[in-house]
Amino acid sequence: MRASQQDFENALNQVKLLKKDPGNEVKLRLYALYKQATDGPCNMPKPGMLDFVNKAKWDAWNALGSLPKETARQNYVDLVSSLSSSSEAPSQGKRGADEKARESKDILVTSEDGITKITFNRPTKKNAITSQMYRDIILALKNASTDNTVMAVFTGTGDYYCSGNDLTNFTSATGGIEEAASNGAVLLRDFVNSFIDFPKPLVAVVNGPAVGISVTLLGLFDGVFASDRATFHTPFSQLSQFPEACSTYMFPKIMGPTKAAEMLLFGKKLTAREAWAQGLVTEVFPESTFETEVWTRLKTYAKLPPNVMRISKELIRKHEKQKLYTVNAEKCAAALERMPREEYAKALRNFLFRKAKAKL
Ligand SMILES: CCCCCCCCCCC/C=C/C(=O)SCCNC(=O)CCNC(=O)[C@H](O)C(C)(C)COP(=O)(O)OP(=O)(O)OC[C@H]1O[C@@H](n2cnc3c(N)ncnc32)[C@H](O)[C@@H]1OP(=O)(O)O
Repeated sequence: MRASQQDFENALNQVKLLKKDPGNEVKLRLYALYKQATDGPCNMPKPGMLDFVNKAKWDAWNALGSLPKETARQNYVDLVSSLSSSSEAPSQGKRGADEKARESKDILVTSEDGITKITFNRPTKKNAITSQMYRDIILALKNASTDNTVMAVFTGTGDYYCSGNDLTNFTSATGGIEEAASNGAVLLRDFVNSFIDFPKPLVAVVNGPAVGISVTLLGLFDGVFASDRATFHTPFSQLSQFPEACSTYMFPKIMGPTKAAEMLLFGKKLTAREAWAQGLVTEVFPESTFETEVWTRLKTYAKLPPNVMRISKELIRKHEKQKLYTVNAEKCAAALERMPREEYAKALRNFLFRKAKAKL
């Protein structure tokens, strides 16, 4: 099968997310194939002998001769695909070994009545998601996808559902900013993919305000039940970030482009009823009866035939999956370039400064 332009663009994003440096030889090959695929055969003047780097690049490109652009594109896609799988294989294996060992206090996972309940459990920080919590959720979803429960449900402890990404994730990361950005982009990609791939019904029980990534993810859920105390806020522009979790694709589909822009570009905070009117929320319940009504409903749903729900979900999702992976990879590559920038650092400083000032 011929690689399409889209496959090629995916591969370009994928390269930026490789966990391991593939080494100079492979990088030269990637460069040569990229140039051949985009510009065609090399007709640039040969760099001087002492211009080592450009000479090596020129040699690699020139060596491809008259290789057709389409073949170069295909070879580029194949090479990236082999690099991605080889760089991911060891960590998958490693993950398997220590998977069950970890007890997480910030992400609680329980199973009852056929339901895996995954709780953001960091109420003193409004359930902000740390790097470890991202990893815990990936694991919880992986386990829930193969255990004997029928569905998975997310909720939060305390007055918040979740205040989004913990804004100190990057300021507290060890190593340089480039390394933190690269690790963050890979983690974000894997995290969102685990929602795209989750094969059973996935429901959010939004017990209070939701911010950032906890809102954008909702586009990948099958049901969103909200207390009338919940709000939905995506202040990405204010934080100098791009919306993640495929929300740039899912939100316009769910609520239409102008309402999606109101949230994702302008950061308009929605009440639960507004979010329901726009299709992001399935149903809103009064706070006083929220927990009882929602859990009674979910327990009834969990008695429906699991395989039928699973297959129906697959039928709904399967035509979108490839697109969702692409949008996710694109966003992560964009985030990777964004995070080390000054405006982003400034937005984080503003948040941390506000906190420090409030304590004076
Ligand atoms: C190197 C590895 C990196 C891995 C990361 C990979 C993944 C990257 C994903 C990037 C994409 C995600 C984007 C988002 O989610 S953007 C949204 C981020 N969230 C916010 O901007 C909300 C920030 N918080 C607030 O605005 C307010 O705290 C809030 C309105 C939520 C509540 O206000 P209130 O006045 O009621 O309460 P406090 O502000 O006093 O909060 C209580 C304590 O909780 C701490 N807190 C709250 N939210 C966060 C947060 N998001 N990150 C960190 N800490 C948070 C707050 O600081 C208070 O703590 P202290 O009591 O210690 O001061």
